[in-house]
Amino acid sequence: MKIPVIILSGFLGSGKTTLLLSLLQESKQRGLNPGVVMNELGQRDVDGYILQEHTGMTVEKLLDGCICCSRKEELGECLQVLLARRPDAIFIELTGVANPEEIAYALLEAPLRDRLTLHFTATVLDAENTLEYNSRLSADRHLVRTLRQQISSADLIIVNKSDLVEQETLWKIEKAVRKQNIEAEIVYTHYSKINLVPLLAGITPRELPIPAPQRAPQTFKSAAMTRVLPDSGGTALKEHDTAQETSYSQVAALTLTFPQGAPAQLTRRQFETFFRECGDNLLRAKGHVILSDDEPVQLVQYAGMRTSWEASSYPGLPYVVCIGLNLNEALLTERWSALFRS
Ligand SMILES: Nc1nc2c(ncn2[C@@H]2O[C@H](COP(=O)(O)OP(=O)(O)OP(=O)(O)O)[C@@H](O)[C@H]2O)c(=O)[nH]1
Repeated sequence: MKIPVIILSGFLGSGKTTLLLSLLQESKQRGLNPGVVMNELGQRDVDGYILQEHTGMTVEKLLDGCICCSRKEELGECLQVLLARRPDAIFIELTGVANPEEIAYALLEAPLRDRLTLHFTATVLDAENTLEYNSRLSADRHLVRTLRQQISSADLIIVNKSDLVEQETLWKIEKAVRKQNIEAEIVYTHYSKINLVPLLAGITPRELPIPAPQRAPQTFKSAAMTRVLPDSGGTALKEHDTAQETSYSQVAALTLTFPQGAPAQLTRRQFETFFRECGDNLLRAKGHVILSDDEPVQLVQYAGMRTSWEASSYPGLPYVVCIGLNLNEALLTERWSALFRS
């Protein structure tokens, strides 16, 4: 029996890892043993550590590049490693600039096509920012096209961070989504909390002799929905033109580390000001930092221009990964160093 693959896509900071955490918790409750591939643009494995901290799971990590373009060849090797562990399903979390169609096509290539089947592609949108991205990212036409492909190739669109916007914005998002994808189910949520039953439908522990995974006609939210997913058992793929469709966006990551022996002296406000002053070009930042007060190590996340903090048990040297469009690395590094001199 082929192993079902669920692809999690969506722009930077939209809520993919939050969704993956729920999926892993639900999988655990069902006695499933999933394999996970996480891809990060930066050199540091921030999300993998979050996952490990919350679920105790180890994941296959592909760092420092995007598996839909610059690190494409490594995806196959990584999936082979996971297959050797005989997982019940495989969850692939893409980078925010990845085109999920590329991954879907990679699954159709030999030898993977004999072992894997695409079960679902879910794309997460940040309700607060998604309508702005076309104009904000217009300098990078590849990226704008990739964001459209994230929507058009999805079976399920999760409009996340609904807690941060008015109902009117949600209607506008639905209208914009429908221009790209008339079929996908759309669900509105916060902290990526959806009904996971349809997503995991037909995926069972390997010991149980159950037929191949199938899409269930259940809805992703509790209220009844009229649309029923077609029982196709896989994502419909459109005609492929790799040269035109790969991401290769201008988004890049820069890892900023604390200077050797630097005393813990920075405040939350200083980090928040640092991110804000990076301006529109900074799209995402995340890392583990030490603050001046007696606080434990903090996981800091900057997404959609908001900064959030969470206690962390990260034991390594502190760092922050900054991800952005045309980041001025020299300026950023200088401003970062200046933080420690003040
Ligand atoms: N207010 C609010 N914050 C959210 C919601 N969902 C996620 N977040 C926060 O948004 C930040 C990014 O969430 P992630 O799940 O890491 O997003 P991601 O898409 O995996 O991010 P990258 O893979 O790094 O691009 C975190 O600080 C989350 O706690 C939501 O519905 N509402």
